[in-house]
This record gives sequence, C-alpha cells and structure tokens, in this order.
Amino acid sequence: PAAASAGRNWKPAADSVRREYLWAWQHYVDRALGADHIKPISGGREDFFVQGRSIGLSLVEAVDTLWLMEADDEVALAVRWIEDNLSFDIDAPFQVFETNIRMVGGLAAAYHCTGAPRLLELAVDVADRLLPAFTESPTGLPYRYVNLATGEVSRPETNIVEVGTYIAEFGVLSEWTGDRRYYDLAKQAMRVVHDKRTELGLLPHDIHAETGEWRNRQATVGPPGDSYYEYLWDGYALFGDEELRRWYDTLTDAILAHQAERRDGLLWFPQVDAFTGEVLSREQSVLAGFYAGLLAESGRIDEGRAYHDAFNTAQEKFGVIPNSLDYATMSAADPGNALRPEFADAALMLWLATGDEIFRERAKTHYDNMLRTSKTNYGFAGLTDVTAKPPSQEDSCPGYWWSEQMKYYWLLFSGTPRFDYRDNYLSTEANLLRGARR
Ligand SMILES: O=C1NC[C@H](CO)[C@@H](O)[C@@H]1O
Ligand SMILES: [Ca+2]
Repeated sequence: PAAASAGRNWKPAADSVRREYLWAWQHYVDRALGADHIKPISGGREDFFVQGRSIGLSLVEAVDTLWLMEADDEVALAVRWIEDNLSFDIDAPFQVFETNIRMVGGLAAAYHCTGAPRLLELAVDVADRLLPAFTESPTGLPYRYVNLATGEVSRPETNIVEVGTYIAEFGVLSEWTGDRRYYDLAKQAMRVVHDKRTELGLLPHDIHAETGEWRNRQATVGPPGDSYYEYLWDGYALFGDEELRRWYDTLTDAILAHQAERRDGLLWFPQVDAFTGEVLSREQSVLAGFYAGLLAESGRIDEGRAYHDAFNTAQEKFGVIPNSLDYATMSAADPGNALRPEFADAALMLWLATGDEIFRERAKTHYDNMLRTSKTNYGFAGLTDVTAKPPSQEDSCPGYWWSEQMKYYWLLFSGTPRFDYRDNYLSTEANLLRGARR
C-alpha cells in the first residue's frame, strides 16, 4: 500500500532488487551452500567466525529477506538446510557480539517469519552458549569471546558495542520462551555503561569487562559506540522499557549538546574527548550513518534529516561512500567500502518516520551505485577503493549484505504485504523481530 501512494512507480525498482537477490542466492546455493560467505569473484567459500568451520552464516542471514520477498521455495531450502545441518556444539571461541546479532538474531527472525520450531530451539541453544560470557563476568559486562562447547570465556578488553548490543535478540527470546534471564543479563550490562557516563554525559567507547574501568577517552557515534545507543532506544521501542528510554534520552541529549558540529550547513558528529568535549577527530565512519535513522526514530527528526543530508553529500561526491571520510575536507580517509548498508538503513528509517520520497530516491541511488560497482561473476563484492576508475573489487561478500541493504531496498520499493509498515522492528543486523505478516 505504501508504494501505491507515491507519484513514482517503484515496482521496476522492487523487481530489480528481487531479481538480483535471487540471482546471487542461486550462485550461493550452487557454489557455497553452508559456507559462511561466498567469494563472489572466484565462486569460492569463506569462513567467518572460525577458520575451517563454517556455520552457514549467509544462509541464516538471508532467510527473513527471502521470506519478505515471497521467495518461499528458497525459504524452504534454507530452513531445511538449517534443520539438517546447523549445530553450535563447536569447541572454539566465538565472538559474542557477532554471534548474537547475526546467528541469534538471524534464527529468531527466521522463526518470526516462518514459525518453524527448530529455528527457535537453535536460537535458544546458541544464546545459552553465549550466557557464560555474562555470568562469568564480575561486572556483568560480557567477555568478548566464549567457547560454544566448553563455556570458557576470554578477552575482557572490550567496548560499549560488544557489551551493550543484546537487548533486542535476548529480549525476544525472553518474550518467546518466558525465561527472563536473557533480558535481565542484556539490560544489566547496559546499566553498568550508562552509570559510568562522564560529567558531560558522554561515553568513551573502550571498557574492561573485569574491572569495569574505561580504557580510552574518546566518544563516538560510529564503531564501537554506535549500536549501544541504538539498543537503548530499541529496548524501549520493542519492550516499552521506560528506563532504557530515559538512559537513551540522557545520553542523546549530551551527544547533541557536546558531540555534534555544524559545518557548511551540514550536521556531523566528530569524535570528542568524553571528559572534556575537545574535538579529537573529524573522520566519519560510513557506519555512523545509521545514526541519522536512529535520531529520526527517536523523535529527533530534524537532526536525523540533517545528518542524512550530510552523508548524502558524500554519496553525491563519491558514488559509493568510502569506509571513512574526513568531513573537514570531504576526502576519503579510508577509500574502501565493504558493502556497508548504513546509508540505506537510515534512509528506510527516515522514510518510515517522515514518508518523504527523498529518502526513497537516495536509497535508489545507493542501490544503483552498488549494482554498478559491486556486481561480479557470482554475486556482489566489497570494494577496496571507491575512488578508483572503475572502483576496485575484493573477492568477499559480507554476511550482512544478505540481511541488510537488499532488505531495506525491498521494503522501501515493494510495499510488500508481508511487512507491517506501521508496527515493525528491524535489529542492527536488519533481523525482523516484529512486523512479519504471515
Ligand atoms: O551493526 C552492524 N555493524 C556492522 C555491520 C554493517 O556495517 C553489520 O554487522 C551491522 O549492521
Ligand atoms: Ca547496524
């Protein structure tokens, strides 16, 4: 219905997104089924979590996207592969944050869309294997790694993203199973971080899980600060947790007061010293672009628009936004781009919040530029240099590509009846945890 309301006919764009996605999916099935990643130039396979032990990452990330695209035969193949092959009884250390947002989230979203019971069982199984990272910690801040078979934890030198990006996935497990442990452990870690904010109300980004002490002074809305702020709001949006909203508002008001900078009419968020407010760096990671959407979702619509406008000047200049740009000179600080989805993520959130067609237009440009620069033999490839003519590709396709930007484009252009455009939730990995209309 949303697509029908706007002047432009978006169906050709939606059809293109679906066609390209299923083309890439077929190559994954034919050449790399069960691999964490396909290598899109050579058609090879690549492991992500543990070298030598793939667990079907790209397939798990793809299930809800395929379902939203009504590709039900492909959904059935993917779910059958998971039911027949996926086990987490692996004697190796897994990164707790990545395993949560990708595997717990991917399986939970697949369950939300299909209702296949084994998917929820596996989401609970892998979440239970992550819990020692929280319960073994003297501060409640989780260790960065846990061995999924033995429960041995390691690497207490962590950051606010990797201690604070669990409430969405853990929260729906608590909701769907009735076991509150998941929610409570995820929220307690967020509380510890919030309570350590500086007098300016800002957060450094590196922290020690055993001592609880800050390990750096710099604050950022990019990595590794970004999804901590995102999940404070999400805990309120998904579960109505007013305390999380209060923490979010306190920290966001401080960011807008001390960590925002207007330059040539554009809004940016420099890295600053969390204790003094001194500007430390005017580099802007492309990943920070998600923040434009979060600001809009959380009632700061003008600031969200202004930040997306800023990143849009980078999209207009570079075509594909570089991994990191220096906004003082609009130069590429890091010229690669590993198929990063954040500009499209924020475009979807801003379109849902405002209905303004400009965000669909910007997402269409983002899609067109990705198609032109990343498409290769067996799929879509990250870029090593967006400024090269033509941009140079690398033989890799990240798991989040299967979950994120192609889903954002599809939701923006298709008006699919399988998505509740008014009441929905997508996680930081774009896993659909609310709003599937079966
Ligand atoms: O939150 C995230 N950060 C990094 C990836 C996308 O750039 C992805 O895993 C996710 O969106
Ligand atoms: Ca994200």
